[in-house]
Amino acid sequence: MDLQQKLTNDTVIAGVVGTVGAYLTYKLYKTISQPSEGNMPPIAPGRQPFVGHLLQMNQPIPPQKVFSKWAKEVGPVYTVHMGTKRWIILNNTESVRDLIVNRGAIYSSRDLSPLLVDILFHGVENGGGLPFFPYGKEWRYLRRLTHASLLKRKVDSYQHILEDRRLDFLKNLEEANKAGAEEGFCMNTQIEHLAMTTVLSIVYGGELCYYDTNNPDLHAIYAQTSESTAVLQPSEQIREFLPIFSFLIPSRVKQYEGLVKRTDTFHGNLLKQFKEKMAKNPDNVENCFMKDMLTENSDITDLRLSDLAMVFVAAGSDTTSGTLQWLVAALANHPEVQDRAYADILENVGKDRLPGPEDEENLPYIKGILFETLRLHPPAPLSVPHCTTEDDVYGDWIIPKGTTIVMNLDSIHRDPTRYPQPDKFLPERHLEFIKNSKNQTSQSVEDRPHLSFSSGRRMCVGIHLAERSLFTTATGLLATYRIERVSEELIDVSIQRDIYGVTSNPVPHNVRLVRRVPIA
Ligand code: HEM
Repeated sequence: MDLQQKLTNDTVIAGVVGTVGAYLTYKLYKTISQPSEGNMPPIAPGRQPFVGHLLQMNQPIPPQKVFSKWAKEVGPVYTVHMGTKRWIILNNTESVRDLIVNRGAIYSSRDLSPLLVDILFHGVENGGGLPFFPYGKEWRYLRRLTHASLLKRKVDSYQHILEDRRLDFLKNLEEANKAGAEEGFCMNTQIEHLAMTTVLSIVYGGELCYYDTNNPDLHAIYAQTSESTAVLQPSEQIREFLPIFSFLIPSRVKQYEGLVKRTDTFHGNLLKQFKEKMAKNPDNVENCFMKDMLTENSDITDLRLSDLAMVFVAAGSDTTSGTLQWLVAALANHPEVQDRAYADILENVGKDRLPGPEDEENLPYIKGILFETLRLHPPAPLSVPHCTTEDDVYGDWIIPKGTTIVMNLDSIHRDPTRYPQPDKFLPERHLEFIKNSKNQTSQSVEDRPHLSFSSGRRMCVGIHLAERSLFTTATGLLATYRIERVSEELIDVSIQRDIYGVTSNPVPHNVRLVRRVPIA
């Protein structure tokens, strides 16, 4: 072959490769960067070729704050491109009502990482990963089981566990407060211990789940919980967002297989011990979730039972502990709120006992304090993303099947038309709702005090347990102590500890406790 011909061949090859490359790049750009489904809601600012808005999410503020900023620029409902995936962000109550509630049949599925669904929770067919499973018959089955065990009257039968845990909590605080003396102490250790031991005791009963604050098993289960919920963070889903680059991104399968082994061992052991107790004499076993499950559902597998235990721990511990940490910060910043709550306790309960569920009706201001904490600091600020199962038309927009739908509670909870002075901590703003709900009037999305437990078909199934447990702890705390800041400066509640975390907690801060009455 002479030089001339070689050059011609090379040019042809280069031309073909170049054309194919350019065509593929163009196709890729079209797939990733252009809305090909027609008129979707407006696109959030700053979209870039290939990656969409992924780089925009990498800011030194939490994703919910980025979403709230965009809502001010493009309106309450808009589209975000997470690599190849389309997310629609709902920033107001109306769109949540219209889509998540009124069209729940097509807006209630999930599209989450296989690491969660297939590895950690053993797959839809056999596992028990209720919060992460798509809408369908397995989800319905698991939802029905857990719902039945978490009804208000069932929560009543778990009250002894909540009070026992509260007492332990207050005693732990007493000790830490004495040790902290002048500089105060950070209550997080005691709060996390309370939240984790409460949820474990609700699942297996208090007897099997006694752990002191330094117990290594307890610390292992904290770590397992954080590791499993971390998969929900957008930053952990890069492989799903950019599947064509997945060969460049290390797979986490091995890491998750290790996690599964550890969690299966932890819950497998507890379940085995629990079953042995039940086999000996069920009448001697205290009321708890597992007792309920084994008594009412003889056909449920051990795998599903231990997965559900893990779900309770994952869904119920960080959320409750985050709420209590924000509550402490808010109370320390608002001594006047504590004084009003304490005056209500003195008037309605007295000094000789701690408040119980029978006092709830007479302590509406304390309920308002909890509502306000959950409004300003939703423990899961972006809830858990939903996914559509059919194409839909919403106003002038098309919402295709398979779109991820995210509720941005930060925007929804700070809408000044619904919450005047939205950034202020004002428990009294909820008193009207509390009075009306007692009289069984409206419970629609618009009338609810906050959407921290979400809404619609996937609404938190643990809401009664969570509300009761928060009320039990908050009343115990307010009746026993006045919480003081260690300096004149207010605790900064405008930032959260882990910017990209799925759940939100304040930055750790010290407080001091001043005893009001005996613990119990
Ligand atoms: C302050 C405490 C809590 C908050 C703020 C909270 C919030 C939430 C949210 C936002 C969701 C997602 C709803 C959706 O997808 O639309 C959820 C789901 C869920 N929560 Fe909670 N939760 C709390 C406590 C609990 C507790 C104590 C339990 C049980 C022990 C629990 C069990 C669940 C379960 C099983 C789901 C999945 C429901 C489903 O997908 O059908 N949660 N929760």
